[in-house]
Amino acid sequence: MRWTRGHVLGRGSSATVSAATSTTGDVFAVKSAVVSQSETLQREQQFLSILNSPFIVAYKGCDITKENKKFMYNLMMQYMPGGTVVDAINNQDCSRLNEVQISSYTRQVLQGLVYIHSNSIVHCDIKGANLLVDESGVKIADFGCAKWANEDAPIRGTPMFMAPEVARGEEQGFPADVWALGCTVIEMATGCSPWLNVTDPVSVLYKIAYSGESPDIPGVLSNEAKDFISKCLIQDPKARWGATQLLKHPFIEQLNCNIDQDLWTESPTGILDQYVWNSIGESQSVGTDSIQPMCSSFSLRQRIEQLEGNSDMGNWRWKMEEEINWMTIRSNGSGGAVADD
Ligand SMILES: Nc1ncnc2c1ncn2[C@@H]1O[C@H](COP(=O)(O)OP(=O)(O)OP(=O)(O)O)[C@@H](O)[C@H]1O
Repeated sequence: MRWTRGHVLGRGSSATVSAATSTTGDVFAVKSAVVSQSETLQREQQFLSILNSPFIVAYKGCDITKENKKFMYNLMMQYMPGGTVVDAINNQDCSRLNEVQISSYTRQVLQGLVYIHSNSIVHCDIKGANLLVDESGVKIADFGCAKWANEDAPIRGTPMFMAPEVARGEEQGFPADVWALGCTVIEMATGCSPWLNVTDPVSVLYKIAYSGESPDIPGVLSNEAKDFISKCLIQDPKARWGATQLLKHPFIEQLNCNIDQDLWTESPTGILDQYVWNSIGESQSVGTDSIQPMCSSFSLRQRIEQLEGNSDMGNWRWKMEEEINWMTIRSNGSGGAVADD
């Protein structure tokens, strides 16, 4: 397929996402990384290419192009014009979503989770920044951290949204996605991080792993919403509710009505992540030192010692903030790259 790269829609830690058009006029999104640094993107392709659900961003193909003397790996997918749920939150005057919107979005994410879990896949990085919006609602995106349920993979994801068993390096199964969904509901309801007053990933991981606490449930929410979040944030992963069970929760069943049209906002895409919200994947760098993936055989204490030993935390923060400034720059011009095949 011949296609032309358009303007940048967003940048993540592993790739840049651009709008693109095919010669037949189809518009889609293309997520690209230099081939030598495309391991995460190729992993995402493996998962996305086998999934087919209205609640998952649709896969459109992949190829390799030569652009500006570099070989680029490209993952083509459905274009989602509403940006991310974080964009949707920030586009509200009050910087949070109302309960009807939250209920509707949460139902769609749950339907997506039921589907991917039934295919033995754990997403591992559910958060507002990885949920994309279009006129039909939200779809789960960014499978760069995903794993097979029975795979002994290093632990990945975003510290702020990590379940206690994940933060302790014990396991990362379906319940971890449900915990992250509970955190995402808090994010939608408050426009804030699920963990307040924690300023760096190391403190967040300590707190989640060893405090026995769960994020505060926003007091302004209805009793149904509070109860829903509490079922997602049960400390014991075996006692935590599953996605199928949560679909029948009153917060999901009672609040959902014909509101889909109201949810559609013409929001620009953007990157609003703070460094503590960023995913930890195999290729992420912190300062000049690469973060080693968190393996289940690797204790949190060892990992934190390694982080503290290897990097100056002040320097780390400065580097990440510098990166955020760069990441928020968006181009509206055409990149003009043409893919040959
Ligand atoms: N299909 C799409 N349609 C429209 N915009 C998209 C699409 N996919 C991604 N984007 C935009 O590009 C941004 C980066 O995408 P994505 O989060 O998938 O990249 P990433 O490198 O995997 O990020 P992360 O840092 O979470 O690993 C998103 O936040 C969003 O704004």
